[in-house]
Formats: sequence, C-alpha cells, structure tokens
Amino acid sequence: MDSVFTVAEIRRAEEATGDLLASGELMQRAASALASVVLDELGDRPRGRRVLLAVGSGNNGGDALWAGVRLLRRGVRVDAWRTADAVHEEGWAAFVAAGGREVDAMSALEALVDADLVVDGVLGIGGRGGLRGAAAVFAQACADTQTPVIAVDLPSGLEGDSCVALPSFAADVTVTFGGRKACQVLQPAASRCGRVVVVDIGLDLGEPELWTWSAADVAAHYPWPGPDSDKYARGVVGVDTGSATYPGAAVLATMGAVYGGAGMVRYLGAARDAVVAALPNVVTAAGRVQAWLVGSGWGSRPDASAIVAWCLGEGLPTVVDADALFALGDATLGGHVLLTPHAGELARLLSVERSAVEADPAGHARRAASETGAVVLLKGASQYVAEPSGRVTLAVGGPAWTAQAGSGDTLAGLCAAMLAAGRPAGEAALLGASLQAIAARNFPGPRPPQDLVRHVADVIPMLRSPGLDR
Ligand SMILES: NC(=O)C1=CN([C@@H]2O[C@H](COP(=O)(O)OP(=O)(O)OC[C@H]3O[C@@H](n4cnc5c(N)ncnc54)[C@H](OP(=O)(O)O)[C@@H]3O)[C@@H](O)[C@H]2O)[C@@H](O)CC1
Ligand SMILES: Nc1ncnc2c1ncn2[C@@H]1O[C@H](COP(=O)(O)OP(=O)(O)O)[C@@H](O)[C@H]1O
Ligand SMILES: [K+]
Repeated sequence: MDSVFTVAEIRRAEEATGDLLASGELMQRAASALASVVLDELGDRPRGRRVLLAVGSGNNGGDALWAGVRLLRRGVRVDAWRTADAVHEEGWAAFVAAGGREVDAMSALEALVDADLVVDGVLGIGGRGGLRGAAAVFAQACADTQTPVIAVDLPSGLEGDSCVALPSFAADVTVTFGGRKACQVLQPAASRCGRVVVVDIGLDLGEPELWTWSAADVAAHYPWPGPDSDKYARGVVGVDTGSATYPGAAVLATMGAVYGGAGMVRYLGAARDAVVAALPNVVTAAGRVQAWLVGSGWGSRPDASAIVAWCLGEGLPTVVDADALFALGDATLGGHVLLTPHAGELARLLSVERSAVEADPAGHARRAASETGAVVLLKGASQYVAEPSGRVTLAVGGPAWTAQAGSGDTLAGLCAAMLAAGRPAGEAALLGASLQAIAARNFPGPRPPQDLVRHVADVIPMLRSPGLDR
C-alpha cells in the first residue's frame, strides 16, 4: 500500500522542518536526488552529454538549477532557459559560476535537436491553471521531437491535487519529493508523469489523503483456498441481475462471481436459461448464500425497491449495482453494503453534475460513503474505494480496454465473490477492481468482458509468481 499526499500537507511538512527549509537544505536534498536520476538516465558516460533545463520562477526552478550545478561538475553540458524574468537567485548564480550557459526561448527550441534530455523545472506544486505561453510551446516541442523529459516534482502544468490533465509537459520520469501527489496516480493526469520516483527529503508527513493498492496487496488479501476449503467455505454468491431486456448482464455478472473464485453461485434472477446455458455450474435453486449481488442490467423493474429492501433486510454483505442504486430508498445501509456507481450514477445519487464528480472523484466518492454509510466503489479510468470512515483507496490501475459495456457487470460479480469469501466490503471492492485491471494489463487488446473475465482467472495464480505486469 502506498500513500498520496495533498499539496497543503507537503507544504505543512516542509514548513515544520524549520531550519532545513530556511537554510535551503531541503532544496539541496531534492536537487541531489534529481541529479542522480538524470545521471542514471544519461548512462555510463555522462561527460559531454547535453541537458537542457527549463527553469521557472519558483523553488521548482531552484531544484533544477542546483541539480544542473551537480551535472556540470560531472562534465555534463548543461544549458538553461529561464521561462520567467526572475528565477531562484542563488541557484542561478551557482549555475553560472559552475559553467552553465543561458539560452533564450528560441535557442531552447533549437537545442532540442541535440539535447539528450530536458529537465522540466518550470512549475511545481505552486503551479496553477495549466502551462501557458512559450513554456506550453516548448513542452509540445519536447513531445514532437521525442526528447526525454525528467519532471521536477510534477510535470509542469499539472496541479498536484488534481486528476485533470491540464496543458502540461509529458514526462518520461517524474522525480517527486516527500510523497506522491494525486496527479501522479490518478488518471488522466497520471498518464503525463511516466515513471514516478519518490525521494525522501526528510519530511514528517501525517495522514495521507489517499491510499493506493498494488498487486502485492491484491495477493495478500485474495481469499486463497486452503487445503480444507469446500465450496461453502469459499462462499456462495446469490445473484439477481439481468432482465428480459438485458439477459447479457445476468450472464456477465454471474461470470464475474464464478471466475473471481466463488465456491458456488445461485442465480435467482429473470434470465435463468441464459445463465445456465453459459455456465452449467450455476445453481438456480434458492438456498443459503454469504453475499448478494443485485441490480446489473435490471432496467426499470416495478419490484426493484422491494428486492433491494429484502436483500438489505437479510443483513448480508451485498453489492448494489446499476439500476438497484436508485432503488435504495431511505434504508440505512452499513459498511457491509457495497455501492458500485460510475461517475454518471454517482452524480445522480448525489444530485450533482457529472462534471463535478469528474473534477473531484475522490471527494464525491468520500461524500457518498459518508452520507450512505456504505462502501462506495467509483468506477472509471481510476477506481476509488471510499469507506464511511472517510478513507479512500485507489485500486490498481489498468488500460482503457476495460472501458466497454458489460465490464461493470463482470466487476460487480468479482466484488460479490470476494464479499462471499468473507472479505470486508472495502477490500472486496479493491480486489475486484484491481483484478480486472491487472487482467487487462496482462491481456491487453479489444476483447469482450466475457473473455477478459476469464483472464482474471488466469492472473489470480500469477499474483504469486514473477512475470506478471503489475
Ligand atoms: N518549499 C521548499 O523549500 C521546497 C520545495 N521544493 C520544490 O519547490 C516547489 C514548489 O515551489 P514554489 O512554491 O516556489 O512553487 P513553483 O511551482 O516552483 O512556482 C510557483 C511560481 O510559478 C508561478 N505560476 C503559477 N502558475 C503559473 C502558470 N500557470 N504559468 C506561469 N507561472 C505560474 C507563480 O506565480 P504567481 O501565480 O504566484 O504569480 C509562482 O511564482 C516544489 O514543487 C519542489 O519542486 C523542493 O525544493 C524541496 C523544498
Ligand atoms: N479509461 C478507463 N481505463 C480503465 N478502465 C476503465 C476506464 N473507463 C472505465 N473503466 C472500467 O470499465 C468498467 C465499466 O463499467 P460500467 O461503466 O459500469 O460498464 P457497464 O455498466 O456497461 O458494464 C469499470 O470497471 C470501469 O472501472
Ligand atoms: K516541474
């Protein structure tokens, strides 16, 4: 599990270091780590290689300049373009004294022809409103010429706390200080950051804004069957999904539960023939279950509220998906209930615009969990799991091949299998969402959800072996 910090939290921790900040020691630590990453990228013989610094007005530019000083001492040829009238004074003086050369905006563009790499020190966590003017033109030129970019703290133009892909550099490597920021883990902004190297500069950070899961967490929490497991111990999922209009959702949600590893699935919805034809192992007789899954592909259904109320009345862990989300009524939910909306559904649940959810997905997921008392899995390019306590955790991310009709149905089934195996709702959601993403990473390409979910079954045993794209 990794943690993500807000800009305010990073600033607070920087200030709390007192002397370290005032004396410039923090900046020296940042610059030293940055220079090491640049040297690693330059390879065995850094002498004579060419690095171009883009230096803005703030401390981010200061980091770049002090890293430039270290590179000059190693024989690297370093030029710097000042994107603002005033830059970090001491850093600039040291850079010039060490033999660094200034280039103007036009020469910086020309220098891209033979630069080995660019260090982006235009804006850091103080940047607002996206990259503009000559710096934006330069960032585009770096992309066009495929010049490798190492971003200082974050690709200039992104805002640390935001997932929004504002106009920015697109970095190959981002060297970030203290801890990860939201823009480095949340899509679409994260796609601009490349490989993220977190450097410990000695900040004492408090409670993170967000936690992130990795494949190691999936392996640690997956309900591996033991030598004494039987089908009941592994968990029975009761499914009521699909309808005459959407029989496919019945099949897909059931497949999610089966390929996620449920011991048994009881399908009790309106598309029994379709489900049994696709999955003869599924039982259609009523009986005891350990978790319920309702809603996927219901469409409008007169008894929706009654079914949801009945399931919730049972007190069993329940996944409430799709149409069932709008049949919750005033029922008091609880941490054993998992709601699985996408951004549009969450907006409707909270009576806000979809664009508001997209601008602050974690905040809206957190609000929904706190208002309903249930765990909320917000689906999308980044998948957030919010718990009533306020904790928000990001599932392992995967490619957008998963973004297709029916993936949500299989995901709901995967989560239900984890619930039936006894995992708490937050973990069940993180397991389901992460497993689907890991499958899409390892078996990329356009394949329908009924195929992708079979690859979920393929990647589960691989979680314990090397060679998996995590
Ligand atoms: N605290 C520390 O000592 C340590 C900090 N560290 C480093 O410092 C970085 C944070 O430094 P920082 O606070 O100086 O902010 P930074 O992002 O460099 O510049 C902000 C300036 O840019 C300007 N500006 C804003 N938006 C703009 C835009 N769109 N287009 C153009 N200009 C824009 C804005 O001007 P304003 O909007 O206020 O007029 C302001 O002048 C941090 O990311 C890390 O790299 C490390 O050294 C460790 C120790
Ligand atoms: N850009 C993306 N990258 C990766 N996964 C995505 C992306 N967009 C959506 N997804 C995932 O695809 C699935 C789509 O779910 P949903 O919209 O509910 O589809 P449906 O209800 O049609 O099955 C979810 O698991 C979601 O997290
Ligand atoms: K930067």
